Amino acid sequence: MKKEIINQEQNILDKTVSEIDGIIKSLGDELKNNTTKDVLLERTNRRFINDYLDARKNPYFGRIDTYEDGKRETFYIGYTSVAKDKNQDIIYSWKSSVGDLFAQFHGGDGNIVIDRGQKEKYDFNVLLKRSLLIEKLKVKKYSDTVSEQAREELGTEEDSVLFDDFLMDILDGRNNETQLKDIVMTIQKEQNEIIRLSIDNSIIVQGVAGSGKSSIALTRISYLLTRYKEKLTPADIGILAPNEMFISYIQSVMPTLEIEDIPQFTFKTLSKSILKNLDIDSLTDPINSLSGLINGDPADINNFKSSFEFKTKIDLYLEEFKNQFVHNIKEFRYFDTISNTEIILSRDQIINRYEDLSYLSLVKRNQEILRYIEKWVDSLLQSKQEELKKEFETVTNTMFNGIPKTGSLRKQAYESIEKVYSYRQKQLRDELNQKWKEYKSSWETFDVYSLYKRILILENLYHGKVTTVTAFKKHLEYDDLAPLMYLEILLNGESKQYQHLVVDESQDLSPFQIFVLKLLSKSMTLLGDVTQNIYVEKGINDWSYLIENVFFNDKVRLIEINTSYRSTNPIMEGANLIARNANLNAPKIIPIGRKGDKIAIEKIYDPIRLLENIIETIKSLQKQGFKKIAVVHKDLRKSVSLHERLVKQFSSIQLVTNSNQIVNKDVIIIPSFLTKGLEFDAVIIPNASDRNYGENELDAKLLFVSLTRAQHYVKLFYHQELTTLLNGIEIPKVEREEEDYSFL
Ligand SMILES: Nc1ncnc2c1ncn2[C@@H]1O[C@H](COP(=O)(O)OP(=O)(O)OP(=O)(O)O)[C@@H](O)[C@H]1O
Repeated sequence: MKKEIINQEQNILDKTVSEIDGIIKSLGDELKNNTTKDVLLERTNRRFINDYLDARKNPYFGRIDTYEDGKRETFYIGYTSVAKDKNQDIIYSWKSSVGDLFAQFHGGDGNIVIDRGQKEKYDFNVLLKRSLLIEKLKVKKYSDTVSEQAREELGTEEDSVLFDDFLMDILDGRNNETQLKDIVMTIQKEQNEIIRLSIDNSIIVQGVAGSGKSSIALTRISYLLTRYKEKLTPADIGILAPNEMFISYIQSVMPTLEIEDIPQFTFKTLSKSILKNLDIDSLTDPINSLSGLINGDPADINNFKSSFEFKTKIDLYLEEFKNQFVHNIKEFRYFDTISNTEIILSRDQIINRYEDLSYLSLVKRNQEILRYIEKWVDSLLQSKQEELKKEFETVTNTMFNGIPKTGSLRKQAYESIEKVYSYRQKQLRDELNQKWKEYKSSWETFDVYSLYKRILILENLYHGKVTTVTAFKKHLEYDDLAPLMYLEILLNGESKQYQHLVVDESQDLSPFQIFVLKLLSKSMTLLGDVTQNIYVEKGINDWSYLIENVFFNDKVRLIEINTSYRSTNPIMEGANLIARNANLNAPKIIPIGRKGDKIAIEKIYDPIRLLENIIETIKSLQKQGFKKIAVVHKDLRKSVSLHERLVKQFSSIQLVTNSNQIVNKDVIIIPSFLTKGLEFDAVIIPNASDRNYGENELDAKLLFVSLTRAQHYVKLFYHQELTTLLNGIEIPKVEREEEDYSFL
């Protein structure tokens, strides 16, 4: 049966490939015959030809069979849709509604409703879903899932071939050229559900290390762009990553998912679009402050500024400033020397108008109320000028009654009165203008930086001596970005710049930062893992806090994934052990079940031997086919010092010292905190001693992150005593070469 099906599928594949060839040829012919040089045709056909040439290499990875009105229909699903005559699909994209169907069917009665919103709702009766592994246009493997109806009525059988074998083959690969891979073909049920959720609500994905969060993040963007193509452009979505190195890491998979035009930011670079007058590039990255802390340098880190409590404080201060502002509103008063009366725009009138403008942002409201007063002053000036004019006309009319029309007396008198009139006009204008100027300059303005400075001083968080705003701005730090962005949004009004933001490694952001992101975007996908929050005091240790305080329990869904695909069973068992020994509030990782070597552990007696051992381990791993190898030390200082010594003997090793660096070598030395989100074939930890990794949360998380970066192999060395975080791990007995003391 198995062979028969593979043969059948091979025949269909061969036919499909020649059909694609035919389509490409006719598109090419159309181009040749395009004598009128129709630009649209030129562009469309070229794009189709490129897409189809690409699709031809591996046209599809599955099929789905449905049964409707006694008729069986088969749809093939691939990365790209391929259409005959430009609109008749012969292969459907994984992002289409048929792609949704393929993703959603996991057996059962086969009745599936695909509801993509916007009236796109379909009922299907599925018989069969077949996953296909095609390599170099040869069908290699398949796996079937059939509905109950198919099994009973049509006698279609489920084949016992496990498609998981294919997933395992991919995960076992040791020499991946690309960094992150796309997972469209081997996507798992729980991952798929997240990718295809509607854009309307926000979601939080708590996924253990290696559960595919980054892969899901990118695949979801690709899916959303297609599903909502009528209302979304790439610029409407943004992806937020922890640092530039991580951005370049995810970029490798972007072209295959067709999402390379999606704006990519770190929190710092995103803040540039809001805080336009601040030199953001000069702010120290948070990872560097953390690096100092890990190095053991005394760090002046103020966690309060990142906290949600600070956001609440800002709200209170702003309310107070607003009340003060209203309290300080003064009437506009002008003494009219013509009528010898005082003309007043009363405080109540101004406040009433101010209340009417409450729908505006603070800055706009401020501008608007000033404009209202200015208009009032203008019309006062006009009416007074009118009065003067009338007075002048009356005077001249009554005065010149009976005085001869010709003659110098009349002329002289007229000129004198006119002079007086002009003088009074000017006097009126100048006086009112002067009054207005004084009034306006006494009017309070809302400037983000001045207000923020006031808040910091009131909160005793500012100890600088500077007085000017320019000087104050130079003292700002990374942790000031979220409060400043928040203030800016409060003052100038909320504007949802994005339809959707996808935030990877979101556990490293503070609740305040996430709140600000929420103000900028209609909905969000936050992906993270609380166990990997190395900003222990600031980041997210508990999603429920975020759900209650930032999302107010509204329009947000928490989804957990505990299966990990990256590492072998022994590596994940080691990671679980660390979390348990450190009493971390961590979900237990369920490894996908890949076999592998136990974590190798070796005691170091002689530091010089350690260098040789590391080099030997690297060389032996390379011989075994491992490509990307990372020597992950705990802190930066030790990494630099280890690199200085190692590079003398092993020149092709790159030291990674900061998160903006381009990694271009396969073997690197990198401090633990910079490995967040990355993945290597093998990881070597030079000293997992109890001195380096104590039983505290930060050390436990750093060791946890370091270990879980490895796909296949981990080797730990330690000096003196192994960290108690690994208590309970099996330590292979290594026969130590007896040192030769015979000559003594
Ligand atoms: N369905 C899948 N099919 C094939 N490979 C997968 C699948 N899901 C995840 N992987 C692989 O597992 C590894 C881990 O994925 P990814 O880096 O996206 O996980 P993560 O949850 O972001 O990890 P971390 O939080 O530890 O950084 C990657 O090599 C990815 O290609």
